[in-house]
Amino acid sequence: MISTHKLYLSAGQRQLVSDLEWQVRQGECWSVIGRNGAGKSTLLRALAGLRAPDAGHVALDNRPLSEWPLAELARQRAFLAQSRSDAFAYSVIETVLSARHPYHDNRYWEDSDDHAIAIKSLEAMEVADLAARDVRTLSGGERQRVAIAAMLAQDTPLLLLDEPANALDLAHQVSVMGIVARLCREQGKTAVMIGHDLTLAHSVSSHALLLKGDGRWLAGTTADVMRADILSEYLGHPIEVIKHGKRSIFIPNEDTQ
Ligand SMILES: Nc1ncnc2c1ncn2[C@@H]1O[C@H](COP(=O)(O)OP(=O)(O)OP(=O)(O)O)[C@@H](O)[C@H]1O
Repeated sequence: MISTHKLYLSAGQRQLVSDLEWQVRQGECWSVIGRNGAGKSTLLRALAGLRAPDAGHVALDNRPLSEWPLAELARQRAFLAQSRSDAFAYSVIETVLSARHPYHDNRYWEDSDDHAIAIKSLEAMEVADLAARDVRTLSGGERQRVAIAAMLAQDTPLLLLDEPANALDLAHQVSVMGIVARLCREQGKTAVMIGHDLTLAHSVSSHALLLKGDGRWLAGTTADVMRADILSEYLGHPIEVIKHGKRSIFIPNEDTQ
């Protein structure tokens, strides 16, 4: 689905990602994990084609991103940014309908199918009752759910999500992450998402990419890479993993001895 080839990303003098050789296959759900500033958002933006690599390239379906026409790319991947600012008084429904533009090659206006898809996406995020509201009046969590609804309405095979659980209450964190996991499992969508909650990431992801922040990285199944010793090293803090039934709970060790 999406892959990186000898990919290098840097910020100023700092190498964030070095020689990343990474394959994300259809139906997989990846979490990108690392400390603040490790380069997670930078990598996600490079995967979305919003930031050029310093070296190497990203390929979508074996075709370098640079060779994809933008309109076609918008039908392949949707990107949820970490933060957004709303300068204009758009309504919630208008915001979600705008995600349908990649399907409007020869026309300006959306049709009833677009409306049905937009409403369904708002319902999935439990914000359909806010459809007529000005987006600037929403709470942080409501705005985040509307942004995810817009992403669902874009209906792309690949979902790139930068901290989707940001600003959400506990119940919505679990339901939003559950929706992404189900889209991968049941509809064959592919997801790459950034998150800091290791327990939640482990419960919904099939794979994880760890970034050390100095260029080093490790990719594999969650079983292979989300181990206490490896996570402790990559996150620079001792972490314990506790088994609770089928679940793994990740706890930062508070022992400062
Ligand atoms: N234009 C820039 N000039 C210099 N440094 C930059 C620039 N843009 C980003 N950086 C730095 O690049 C590093 C990686 O940023 P990035 O946003 O990818 O981190 P992140 O892993 O997503 O962090 P967080 O968990 O805090 O969201 C950070 O140290 C950031 O300060």
